[in-house]
Amino acid sequence: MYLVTAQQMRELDRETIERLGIPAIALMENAGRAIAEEIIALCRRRGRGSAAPASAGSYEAGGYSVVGEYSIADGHAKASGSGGVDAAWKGFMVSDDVALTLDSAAAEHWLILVGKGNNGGDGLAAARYLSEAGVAVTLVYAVPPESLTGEAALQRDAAAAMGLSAVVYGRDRLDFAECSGILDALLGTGAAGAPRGAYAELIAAANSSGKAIVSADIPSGLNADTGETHEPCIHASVTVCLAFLKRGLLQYPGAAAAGHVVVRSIGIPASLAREAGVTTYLLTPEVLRTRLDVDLSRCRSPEGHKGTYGHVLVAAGTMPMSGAGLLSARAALRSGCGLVTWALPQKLLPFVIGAAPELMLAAVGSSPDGSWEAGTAAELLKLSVERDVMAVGPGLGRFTGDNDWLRRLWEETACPLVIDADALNILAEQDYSSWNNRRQPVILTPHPGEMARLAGLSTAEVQHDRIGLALAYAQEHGVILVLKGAHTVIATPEGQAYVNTTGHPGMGTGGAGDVLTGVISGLLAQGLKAVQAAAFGVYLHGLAGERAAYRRHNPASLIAGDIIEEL
Ligand SMILES: NC(=O)C1=CN([C@@H]2O[C@H](COP(=O)(O)OP(=O)(O)OC[C@H]3O[C@@H](n4cnc5c(N)ncnc54)[C@H](O)[C@@H]3O)[C@@H](O)[C@H]2O)[C@@H](O)CC1
Ligand SMILES: Nc1ncnc2c1ncn2[C@@H]1O[C@H](COP(=O)(O)OP(=O)(O)O)[C@@H](O)[C@H]1O
Ligand SMILES: [K+]
Repeated sequence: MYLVTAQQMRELDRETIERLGIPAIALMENAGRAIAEEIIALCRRRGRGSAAPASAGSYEAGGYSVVGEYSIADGHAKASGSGGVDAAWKGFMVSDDVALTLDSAAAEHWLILVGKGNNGGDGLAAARYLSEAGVAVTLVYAVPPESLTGEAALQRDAAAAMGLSAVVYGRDRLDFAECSGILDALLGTGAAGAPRGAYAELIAAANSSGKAIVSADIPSGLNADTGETHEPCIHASVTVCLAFLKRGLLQYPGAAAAGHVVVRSIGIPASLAREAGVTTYLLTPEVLRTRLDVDLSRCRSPEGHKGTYGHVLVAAGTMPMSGAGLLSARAALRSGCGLVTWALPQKLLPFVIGAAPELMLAAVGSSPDGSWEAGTAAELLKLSVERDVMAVGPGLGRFTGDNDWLRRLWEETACPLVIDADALNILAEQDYSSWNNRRQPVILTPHPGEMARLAGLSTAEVQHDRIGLALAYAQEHGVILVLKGAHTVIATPEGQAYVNTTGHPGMGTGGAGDVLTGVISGLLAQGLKAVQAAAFGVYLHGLAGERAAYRRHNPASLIAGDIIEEL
């Protein structure tokens, strides 16, 4: 599933209209119909006592879900419920437009908040379809209807010709208490800055009404690219995103304001996005399979042996943080690699022997307090010769000469390198773009705090547009960047980005990142390319976290070791 910016969306709109010759009004009709169908589906679910969309292509994690285009089987089953057998028996059947049929329509009254642009036009089209389904609608114009132009003006006239009731905000009486739901069609991808005037007042009133809100395309008040929510911003139950998923709907806090996101096709072919060079994706099993060529079955050769599946070297752990190294090393084993060697300061060795009997241990250095030393670089380089990947950083601590230590590993290892935790903090102090080029890839796995140090920004600045930052950083520094946290972003030096939605807030627990380092390293050792290992690793790590939380009956009880057990 593609992820686009507002600018890319405008270009794809233009291509469809100008090159393919599909009129803008046709796209708006499709948008209006899709929104009306989703409102009707929401009304049906409410009738059944459930609020969340359930459908075939849905990707859900931690209360957040993105749903792809889905069939109207839901409605068909209902429509043919009483007469279906008879009809089949007779060999003849006529059915209604079930997606726009609602038995309980008489109980519904929706306010349609209409802005001045095409988003408002979508809302007006939706209002007509809802009215056709028997749902009472009242149009609430944020601006005088005479000021609408283009396709939105055509929709205004069609709605008026149909006799839909309409009020103008600030001129006519408006009571949110009388409605059963609100369609937010105030602002879409053409919005600039925080909502102003009547828009801001309508958004605030809609939010405080306590009614279910469905947003057209994006919640009004959301920055469609960054996920920043302006003050005020609609808090929707459902967002019917049109054509392609907007980046801002995946990035927090926007992702929370959007509620359940349903992406509906409106006649803009997906092939246009490919041709236009859109290279940002929601990380789904389909994207892993088709874009990243990952074998999701993790199938092993019948003739395979431990040598087939690669050997990870983990350089991690100090006295106070020995567990970080242990978690990474165990996670690498569980990811399916053949062998794992944990390199650790000599002094630690007696304390961890037997902690995970499957591991090989390589004691390095001779510091009396179990800290790392600059001289261990030579030992690690020697160990790395016989290994397929080196992971460095979890629980490492800082030590004299660590800058040169890391530089040697960077410049002299001949295998892929995964850099995490303290090793990222070391890297953040260097201008590593001047270091010798490596032939094998580097994967950096910062959490937002580490990313802030790497990029010389505040954590808030990192979180402001995670996708944009990850893309820029990965391209500028020639690394695979895994920017962790809710909806982890994986960005490549070639300018691709994948946004993951597996996992949940319960994974915000000490050591969960160390586990991810191990998983990615283990997959690399098995021969996956760096981008495959990073994306698949993040995806599997999140899924394991979900399974572990389910087993514990509460995400809050999750600890990092539980994630390893569910891999
Ligand atoms: N062919 C197309 O262009 C299509 C567009 N679609 C819809 O059109 C939307 C984009 O439409 P537009 O580009 O017309 O833009 P919008 O409808 O998002 O809004 C633009 C208008 O809102 C006002 N505005 C902007 N920022 C504001 C602010 N901060 N406070 C108050 N008022 C503000 C301005 O008057 C501006 O004209 C999409 O989100 C989607 O819903 C769909 O109809 C599909 C086809
Ligand atoms: N709200 C969340 N939703 C999904 N995943 C999360 C969330 N919070 C944290 N995680 C995941 O948990 C892991 C935490 O890693 P990190 O902060 O490096 O922990 P540590 O340094 O203790 O190992 C990351 O993979 C991160 O993406
Ligand atoms: K909207």
